[in-house]
This record gives sequence, structure tokens and C-alpha cells, in this order.
Amino acid sequence: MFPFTESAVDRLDHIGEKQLLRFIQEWLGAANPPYPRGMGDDTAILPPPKRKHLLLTNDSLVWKRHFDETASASQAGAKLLKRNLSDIAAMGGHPLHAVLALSCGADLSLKWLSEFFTGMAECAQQYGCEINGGDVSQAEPGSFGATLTLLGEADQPVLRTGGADGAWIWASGSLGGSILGHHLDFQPRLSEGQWLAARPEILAMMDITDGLSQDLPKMIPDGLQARIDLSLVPVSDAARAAAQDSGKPAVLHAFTDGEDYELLFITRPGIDPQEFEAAWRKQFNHPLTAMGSLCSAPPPNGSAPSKVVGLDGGNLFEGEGFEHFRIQR
Ligand SMILES: Nc1ncnc2c1ncn2[C@@H]1O[C@H](COP(=O)(O)OP(=O)(O)O)[C@@H](O)[C@H]1O
Ligand SMILES: Cc1ncc(C[n+]2csc(CCOP(=O)(O)OP(=O)(O)O)c2C)c(N)n1
Ligand SMILES: [Mg+2]
Repeated sequence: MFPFTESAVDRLDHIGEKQLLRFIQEWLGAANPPYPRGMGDDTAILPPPKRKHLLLTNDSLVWKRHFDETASASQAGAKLLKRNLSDIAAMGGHPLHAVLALSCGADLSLKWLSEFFTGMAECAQQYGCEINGGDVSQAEPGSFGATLTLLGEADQPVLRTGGADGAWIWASGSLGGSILGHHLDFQPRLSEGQWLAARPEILAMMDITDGLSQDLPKMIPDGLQARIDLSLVPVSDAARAAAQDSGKPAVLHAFTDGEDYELLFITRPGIDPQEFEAAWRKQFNHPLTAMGSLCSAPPPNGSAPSKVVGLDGGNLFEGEGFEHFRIQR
């Protein structure tokens, strides 16, 4: 749905900021706890956490960058929260509290915004986190950007880095073709991340947002490289459909499309991958795939060795995938 309106009575400047805040409180419903833990004061007042570590993250949702008119307003609202939940999942954490900063034109449709908030509120209830407050700010007509900051907690957060020679590389779910729908309808892998964080085998974890080709290199310690068996990469049906249109290999889509919101993680060397996968299958319905392993990188020969290679040692899709402010050559 298109977020902006020509109607004089459906726009934000028909009601003004104070009424907008009252509406936001109504739209958020039970996802916004009672004052002063929820909306209404200079800050929200939160109870102390129960677990050892606090986790703090934010992500934004920008019109024409992260969603367009093919998304419903409620999908857009849920997506903003789920993008943040996916980061908490990637640490093995539990989400707690969120604040939301909204910056948009006065021509934003009230109907659209109400559905944005109810979509987000429903998602917050589903995943057990609160929307405790936020901020609104007027921007140019036709613009919409929202940033959500999410606080979570974990006893044993899992970092991105921490691999060793011979360690296995895994991905949950399947990858690629997200623009065909998955970028809106994904489920953040919270239970999966929490389960993985408690396993003794786990060394490192992150979520895949920019595509395997951008994100996997972020996990590889110096001196090591990821050796991936391309035939094992979990290519999604959407990646195959995208490949039909683009004429490119489906596995390239799996590596570079991004917004998979799946977990990418590394387990220690010497484990039995079949046993690990069987333990996962007892808990979760979607697939888990070991795609390759870490090995020592060849000594640099002029340039740094590739971070991600195929079974033949050739580099895989280096530099491709999603990047904001990509350098134009
Ligand atoms: N504008 C910013 N100010 C401060 N830190 C930032 C900013 N943008 C990104 N970072 C930090 O850079 C690191 C890498 O970010 P990135 O790889 O983009 O994470 P993700 O893809 O999960 O959002 C993170 O620690 C993030 O908090
Ligand atoms: C209209 C639109 N264009 C393009 C995309 C594809 N896309 C947008 S952002 C992105 C990558 C992930 O977003 P980013 O802001 O980098 O998230 P982060 O890595 O910080 O979690 C992709 C693949 C989309 N979902 N919608
Ligand atoms: Mg990114």
C-alpha cells in the first residue's frame, strides 16, 4: 500500500502531534505498558534485567530502501521490529524493550500509520517484547523513515567471531530471492538462537541480512578462510524463481540477495554434524545445513587471501551482496 495520501483528512497535519501521540498509544495497545513504563514521560522507566548481559541494537526501515508499495502497512511495521529481533536472535538473546523514532512527511496517511503500528504491536506481543516509547519528527513530504532501538538480554551471548581450523559452518532455513516476499514474511529465529547459544558446540553466530557473500567474511578470523561446498548451500525456492528471471545461477541469488534473516553460525571442530542436525530437528521444523568448514588460509601473495572459497579454492562472490553507499566505479 502507498503510504502517502492526497486526502486532506487522512494526513498527519489534520490531527497534529498531540493527537498523533494519543493515537499511537491506542494503536500500540497492550504492547505499550502502563505509564511510566510506557509512553508519557521523558524516558520510560524499566525494571532491571534478569539475565547477566544487556543487548542493545537498532535498525531502520526506510521508504523505497527497505519497503515499497507492495508491502502492506502492517507488514512494514512488523518488518521493522523483526529486523531488530533478528539481531537479538543472532546473539542468542531474549528481547525486552523498544523505542521507536519516526520521521515522516505531513502527507503520511493516518490509516497507513495506524496499520503500521498495529502490525508492529501484534508482532511485539507475539515475540514478548514491549514498545515503551519513541519520538516523532516532521520531515519532507513523501518521506518515511523509522528507527527502532531494541534492548534484550542474554546469559551467554554469542559473538560473530570465534572460529577455529576445521570448524563447521551452518545456516538455518534457506537462502536467496527474499525480494519475492521473504523480506516481509520472515520469522526472526529467536528460539533457534537461544537454543544454539546454550549448546556447547557453538563458537560464533550472526544473522544473514546482506547476503552470505557479505556476511560470512565478517565471521572469519584472520588466517582462516571458509571453504563452502556450493552443492550444499540451502538454495530457496524463491532463489530458483529469481534465477529464472535474472538468468543468473540460483546459488548466486542465495549468496547475494540478502534479507534472509536466517542464522549463520560456526560449531567447533570434531563434532558429529549429523548428530548436531538431529538434535536441531527434534526442536525445529525448518532445515539446518552444514555448508562447509573453516580452514587455514594460504599465505598472502600480494593481496589478502579470499575469505570465502569453493572446494576448488577459488573465491566465491567476493564483494557482491547488499551494501549501503556502495562505491560507484
Ligand atoms: N551509525 C552508526 N554508529 C555507530 N555504530 C554503528 C553505526 N552503524 C553501524 N554501527 C555498528 O557497526 C557494527 C557492524 O554493523 P553491521 O555489520 O551493519 O550490523 P548489522 O548488519 O547486524 O546491522 C555494529 O556493531 C553496529 O552497531
Ligand atoms: C524496496 C526495496 N528495495 C530493496 C530491498 C532489498 N534490500 C533492502 S535493504 C537490504 C539489506 C539489509 O538491510 P540493511 O539495512 O543493510 O540491514 P542490516 O544489515 O543493517 O541488518 C536488502 C537486501 C528491499 N527489501 N526493498
Ligand atoms: Mg546491512
